[in-house]
Amino acid sequence: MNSSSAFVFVALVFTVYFIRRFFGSFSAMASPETVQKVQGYIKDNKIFVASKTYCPYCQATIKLLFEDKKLSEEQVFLLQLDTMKEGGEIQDALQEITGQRSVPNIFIGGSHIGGNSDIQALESSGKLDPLLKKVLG
Ligand SMILES: N[C@@H](CCC(=O)N[C@@H](CS)C(=O)NCC(=O)O)C(=O)O
Repeated sequence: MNSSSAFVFVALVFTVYFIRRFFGSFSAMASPETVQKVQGYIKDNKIFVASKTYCPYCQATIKLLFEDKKLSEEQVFLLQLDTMKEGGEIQDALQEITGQRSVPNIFIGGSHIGGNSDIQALESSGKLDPLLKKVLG
């Protein structure tokens, strides 16, 4: 490889790197309106769960809250992001707000709990019931 083709190769690698960086971060950015809307979901609902219908971790969280804890749809605001046109943007907003992109993304009493493993850990340690009682009364 002579020096000019080496230069072209390096320039190409940098161009691809910057295009990927720019479009990668651009696609993961939610609009300020969506971020505000999601902050409203967190603040205005005692329990908010962002889920996807096909996700087994989400199903485990849903079972825990609705079947084991016998909570109702009035008590848990559940969004199935994969069934919503704006689901991707809501997921981007959740990532911006919490640093967590995966679902389920769970909030109780306006506080970020985390994912399914986090809520199951609260249950195993006996901390979930008092938290639900405090938030739901
Ligand atoms: N450790 C996480 C695992 C959650 C997880 O891996 N969720 C998958 C869906 S089943 C996910 O969010 N994948 C990325 C996506 O759907 O954008 C938890 O316990 O919640």
